Amino acid sequence: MTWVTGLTSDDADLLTATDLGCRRGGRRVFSGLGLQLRAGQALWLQGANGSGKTSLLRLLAGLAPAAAGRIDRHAPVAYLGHTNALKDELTVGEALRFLCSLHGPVPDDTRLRAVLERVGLGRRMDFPVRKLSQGQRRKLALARLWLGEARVWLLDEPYDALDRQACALLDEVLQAHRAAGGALVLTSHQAVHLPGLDTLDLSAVAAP
Ligand SMILES: Nc1ncnc2c1ncn2[C@@H]1O[C@H](COP(=O)(O)OP(=O)(O)OP(=O)(O)O)[C@@H](O)[C@H]1O
Repeated sequence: MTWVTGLTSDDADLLTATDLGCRRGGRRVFSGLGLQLRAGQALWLQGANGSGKTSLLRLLAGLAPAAAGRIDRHAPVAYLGHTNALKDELTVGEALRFLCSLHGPVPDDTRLRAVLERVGLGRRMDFPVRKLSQGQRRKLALARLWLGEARVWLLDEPYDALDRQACALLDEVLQAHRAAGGALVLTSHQAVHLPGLDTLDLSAVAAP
């Protein structure tokens, strides 16, 4: 079994996966994967296209069943997928409120606006989602994460479509999340510049 361990042993695990196996379309993607995610940890999933990074994130989020093994979640988990889960027919404010409502209480408008300001969408509360660029959609989806209370963030290509300034802001937010006792697992085809980053190469556990 391949184990990824994070910080020192006195930190409680936020999430563990034991002897995890994944199958897609009748084919084994990976097997025997073990993972411990602890407060403050950031884990970068690496591996070739098709090695199972998105599949693993979805298993950890509980969005798909594992073919083998078990996952123990000891803290609330939030997942950000490729598609951002945004409804085109809503306004920016409505979409953000809707996303927040799926995971807990909806913050008041002052707080929503403050986070939207931070991602450069402060004047777009009433703007239709369908008119946002790809990068703006990504920022809106990310805004939901830092308004929520999940301690474990599972992020599929979070830097995708973001400009340099937004990438730097995302780094700041991820660091603040870790410092506050959160943890994250992410995929990224571009370099990740977070300090103390752990890596897991899924090519090493992928089925031949
Ligand atoms: N809907 C599906 N039905 C059947 N097989 C699928 C499906 N989606 C993905 N797969 C297969 O599952 C395997 C893992 O895919 P996954 O998307 O998890 O890989 P990945 O490492 O995230 O890839 P990438 O780097 O290209 O994003 C691949 O072999 C892929 O062909």
